[in-house]
Amino acid sequence: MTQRRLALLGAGVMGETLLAGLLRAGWSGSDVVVTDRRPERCDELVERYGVTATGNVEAVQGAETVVVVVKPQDLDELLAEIGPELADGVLLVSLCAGVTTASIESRVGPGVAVVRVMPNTPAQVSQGMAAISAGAHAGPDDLVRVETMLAATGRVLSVPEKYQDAVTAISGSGPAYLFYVVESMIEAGVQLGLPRDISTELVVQTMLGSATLLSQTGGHPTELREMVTSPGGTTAAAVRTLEQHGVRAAFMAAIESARDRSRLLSGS
Ligand SMILES: NC(=O)C1=CN([C@@H]2O[C@H](COP(=O)(O)OP(=O)(O)OC[C@H]3O[C@@H](n4cnc5c(N)ncnc54)[C@H](OP(=O)(O)O)[C@@H]3O)[C@@H](O)[C@H]2O)C=CC1
Ligand SMILES: O=C(O)[C@@H]1CCC=N1
Repeated sequence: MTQRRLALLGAGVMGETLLAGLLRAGWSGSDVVVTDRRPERCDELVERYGVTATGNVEAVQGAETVVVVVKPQDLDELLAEIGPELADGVLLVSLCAGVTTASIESRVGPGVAVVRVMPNTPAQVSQGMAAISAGAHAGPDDLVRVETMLAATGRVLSVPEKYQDAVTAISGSGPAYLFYVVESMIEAGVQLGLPRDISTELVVQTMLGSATLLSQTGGHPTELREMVTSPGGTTAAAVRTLEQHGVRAAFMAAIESARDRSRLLSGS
C-alpha cells in the first residue's frame, strides 16, 4: 500500500483551488492523490498538476489526511464508501458547507479526527479566507495541521463551530456578493455611456484599491466612506439612492438566507 500524505476527494472548483494552492506552497504532486466522479476531470488534473488520480477507497488507504470537497448533498454517499476504510489516527477535513463535524463523526470511526473548514474562492490567488473548527476528536495538533495546509491559500482563522453557518454566509458566499456588486457597477457604467472595457477597468481597480485601503489602514468602513462623501456632492446623492432602495436591508436579508440555507444543508 502506498503511503500518501493527502487524499483529496472531489476535485471541482474548491478541490482544484486547494490542490493548486498546496502545489504553489511547495507540496509535491506525488504527495497528493485526487479523485472525482468524472474520469475526464481526473485526467485533466493529472495532466495539469502531475498528481495521481484513483478511486475513493484506494485514495484513502494509507492517506494521513483525507479532504472531502464534494457538494454537501453528495457527502453521505461518499462517507458510506470511505467510512469503513478510514484508519484510526486519520485526519478527515471537510470543506462542505453546512455539514457539522458531529454529523460526519457519526459516520466514521471514533479514532478519526474531523476538522470543518469554510474556505472561499480568492484562495485561487492566495487571498482566501478560511475558517476552521475542530470536531469532538480533533485536538490542537490537528488544527495546526489544517492551518498549515490552508496557509497556502490565504488567511486562516480558528472559530467555534457554532459560528460556521454565519461564516459560510459572510466569507464563504461573500465573493459572489462582491462580484454581483462589480457586475452591477460595470453595467451602470455602460448605461452611462462608458465603453465596457473602460467601465470594467474602473470598477475592478476601484474594488481592489478599496479593499487594499481597508486592509492596510485598518480604517473603519464608515470613516473611509465619509472621506469620499463631500457635502452636497455626487457620493451623497448615490448613497441616498442606495438607502432609498433598501440595499443595506437587502444585504442583511440575503446573508440571513445564506445562513439559514447553511443550517439546512447539514440535514440534506
Ligand atoms: N465553490 C465555492 O465557492 C465554495 C465551495 N465550498 C464547498 O466545497 C464543496 C465543493 O464545492 P465546489 O467545488 O464548488 O463543487 P463542485 O461541484 O465544483 O465540485 C465537487 C466535485 O466533487 C465531485 N464528486 C461528487 N461526488 C463525488 C464522489 N462520491 N467521489 C468523488 N468525487 C465526487 C463532483 O463530480 P460531479 O461534477 O460529477 O458532480 C465535482 O467534480 C461543497 O461542499 C461546497 O459547499 C465551500 C466554500 C466555497
Ligand atoms: O454556495 C454554496 O453553497 C457554497 C458554500 C459557500 C460558497 N459556495
